[in-house]
Amino acid sequence: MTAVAAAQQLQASPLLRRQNPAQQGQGLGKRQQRAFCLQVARLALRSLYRELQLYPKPGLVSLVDNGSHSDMDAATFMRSLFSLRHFFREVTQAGMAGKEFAVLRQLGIAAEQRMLRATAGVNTHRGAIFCLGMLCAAAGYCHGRGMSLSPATLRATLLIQWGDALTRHMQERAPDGNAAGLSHGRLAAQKYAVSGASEEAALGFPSLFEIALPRFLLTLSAARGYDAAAIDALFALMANLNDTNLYHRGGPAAAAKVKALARGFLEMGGSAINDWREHAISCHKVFIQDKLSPGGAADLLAATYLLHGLSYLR
Ligand SMILES: CC(C)(COP(=O)(O)OP(=O)(O)OC[C@H]1O[C@@H](n2cnc3c(N)ncnc32)[C@H](O[C@H]2O[C@H](COP(=O)(O)OP(=O)(O)OP(=O)(O)O)[C@@H](O)[C@H]2O)[C@@H]1O)[C@@H](O)C(=O)NCCC(=O)NCCS
Ligand SMILES: Nc1ncnc2[nH]cnc12
Repeated sequence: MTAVAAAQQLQASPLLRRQNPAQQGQGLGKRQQRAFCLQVARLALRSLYRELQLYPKPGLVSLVDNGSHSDMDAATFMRSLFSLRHFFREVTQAGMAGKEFAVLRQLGIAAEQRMLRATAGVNTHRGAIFCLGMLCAAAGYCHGRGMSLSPATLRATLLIQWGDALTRHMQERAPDGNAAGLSHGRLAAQKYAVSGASEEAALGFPSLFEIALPRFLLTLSAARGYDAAAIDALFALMANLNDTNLYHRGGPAAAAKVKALARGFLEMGGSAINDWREHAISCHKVFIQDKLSPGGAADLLAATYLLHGLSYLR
């Protein structure tokens, strides 16, 4: 069975419908719709903030330090975050209205431009705009049709509603067929034949749904708290993701080093061991020395917070 067929079967299942029949169908009033979209937007911003404040994150910017970055700090991220507040509401609304991918894409491009204006040209949240934006759209779609906001339903919705368009988006190349006009991510993905952000999206974010979220929930279920859960999820992402930032900055050797360090941390027990913070700080120092920054994993960590938060929204 293809991923899309499996997703369709899942979406049709009565188990994924809300229990309260009054909430089903497209009968939400305008005010209720707007309130829901605002709630989702707040959750998305809170998820980005939680990612920023988490420490120690190898090579990444936090409220404590700038990690491997000389071009951005926590204030840059706060400005970027603030510039996105309308975008997350608008993209949730567009999802609720069942808009096609081209509309979401326009909103995403406009949000990228606002972000770049707010940060004086620094790319803080490009991957996050894409990933969290698609999740917000899926949440809007599901809520508007009385469906649950569980991870399974959201993923099924992403694949059914926008899966084909996301695949075409991934396959897009510069018009003249060469590398001109390609982003850092696409150049790295092509040069080293690895998957990047758009392929991750076309497959329904497997690293998010199959790696990060399960790891996050596992640590939460062991009662080690949100920060420990987020650190384990981040290292699980770093151990598995083909983060094109790492390929762009340091080639395959850098990407392999990050995966090996992250696997080492997890194999030691991750946040289950008493001195996990010291180990994570040692990784942070290695990353800073090598100027490595797993920005793609950071985005997917923010998406993990969002996905977890959405499952509690009513
Ligand atoms: C599909 C897009 C995301 C564009 O992606 P593309 O593949 O073309 O590449 P990039 O423009 O390079 O952006 C990809 C960003 O995604 C993150 N990322 C990297 N690898 C992965 C992965 N395997 N899976 C998921 N996500 C991944 C990453 O973002 C983070 O890192 C950024 C900071 O990196 P840094 O190295 O500091 O900065 P650079 O300026 O790139 O280089 P330096 O010179 O400084 O080294 C930070 O932004 C994080 O967010 C990649 O950067 C998408 O942008 C797109 O198509 N947008 C159009 C709008 C749209 O369609 N939206 C849909 C509806 S919402
Ligand atoms: N905290 C962070 N530091 C550096 N790059 C990032 N991309 C997304 N979040 C980031």
